Amino acid sequence: MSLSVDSIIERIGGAEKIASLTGVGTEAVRKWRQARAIPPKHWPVVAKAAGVPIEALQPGASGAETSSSEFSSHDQKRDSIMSEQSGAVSGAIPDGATAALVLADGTVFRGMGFGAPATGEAIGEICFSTGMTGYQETLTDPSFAGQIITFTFPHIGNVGTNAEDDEAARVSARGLVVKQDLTEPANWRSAESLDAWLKERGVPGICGVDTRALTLRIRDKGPQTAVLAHVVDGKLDIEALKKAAVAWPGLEGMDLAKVVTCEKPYGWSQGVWEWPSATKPLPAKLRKVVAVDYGAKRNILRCLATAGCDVTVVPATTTAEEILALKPEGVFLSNGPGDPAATAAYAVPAIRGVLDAGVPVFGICLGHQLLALALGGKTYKLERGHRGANQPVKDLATGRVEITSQNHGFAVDERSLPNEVRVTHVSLFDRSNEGIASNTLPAFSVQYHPEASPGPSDSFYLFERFVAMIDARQASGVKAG
Ligand SMILES: NC(=O)CC[C@H](N)C(=O)O
Repeated sequence: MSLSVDSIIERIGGAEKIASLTGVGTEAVRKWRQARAIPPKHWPVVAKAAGVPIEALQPGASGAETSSSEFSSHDQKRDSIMSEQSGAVSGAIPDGATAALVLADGTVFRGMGFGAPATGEAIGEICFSTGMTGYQETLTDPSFAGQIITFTFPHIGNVGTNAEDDEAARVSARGLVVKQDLTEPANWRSAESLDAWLKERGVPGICGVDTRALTLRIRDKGPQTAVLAHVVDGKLDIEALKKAAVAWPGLEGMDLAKVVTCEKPYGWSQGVWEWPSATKPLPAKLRKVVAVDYGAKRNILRCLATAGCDVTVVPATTTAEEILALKPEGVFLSNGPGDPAATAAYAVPAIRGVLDAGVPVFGICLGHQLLALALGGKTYKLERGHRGANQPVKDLATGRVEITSQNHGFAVDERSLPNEVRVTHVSLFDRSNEGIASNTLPAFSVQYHPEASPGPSDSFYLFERFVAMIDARQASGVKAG
């Protein structure tokens, strides 16, 4: 029977006591707690001081001890894993490695697995997010379907997880890659650790990866496929994983909106959060808005409600006739995963029908790309996707710069836009398109995420602009729908 690290530390009289006894700092003791293991070289001293047999320090005998790790010393093992991961892998499993990230270009990163086990089914485009907060919102953003996320921020896990921060009912990302072991939660809102949360949702993760090297590779060589595999003994068929990565067709041409959309229409009437725990009361006047769900984030629906919309969410494949039958005063096109050109097959005829009826339209991210396609433009795959919460965007009408939250791998080709469509926003990172508006129809959209979650809320004004557009049309005497 092994004892938990916490109970051993308690027996000895606390972190400072055990630190001075073993000649380490209290930071090292914090890491032992996090790794749920004490390095073997300290076992004789610790066992004696705690008055327990040395076997009791061996992790793995009790369920609680093994839940996140099979290692005796994460720090020592990580060193050996990190030095092994430069590229070609000999086939030998580095000491302590239980997971691997295998890229289609043949690069193999070994590391330690966390979250759910996976033997190769976690396959998708490997991308990186530079966001420093909001890993839970990111993981539950349906736009990440078909992708494995590398978080460049190191302390993933630090605020735990809670039921309120989900952006959708499921996790759509196929896996996550981090540098350090998951950080233990230290936040009053945390209900569960990220590790347990991932296990419950069947999502695998890998830590101990040199995320800087991985990010540079994606940044400089462009998007590619990866497989994340995680098994307890680390015995993985790397060659088979490489083959699977090469065989995966990639996101181009993939319609994933139909995979993540809702099954049937539903109403939404919750506003944005208001400190400390309630949601903001909705305004008295509400406009009837139909939101087409290509993979909608909940905070978009909250922002629409707070701006004054009575929202009915409908599935991605809803036709123009079905949308117009609901007599909307405005139609919203949501964010979502996959290639806009593929989803356009059914989305563009529906959007066209709504535009032809003169109903005001507002789109975000995939919704922006689909509006551009419906207005006659084209989309393309970016060499470097934009994912993070600090992306500068310039509003060309005002010259104002907004710091925005973004997550997209495709973009609207400005050169393809017809004369009656103007560019409204541009990325200050790479000058790619971030917003358009029609000169002849009440329709506009942005590539970035004005709803934040995670990220800044500089761009909330866009929801108000949509509501003002609806009101202007109603004031001009047009009947709804
Ligand atoms: N967040 C989104 O809506 C993403 C849109 C699209 N799937 C892209 O990657 O560009």
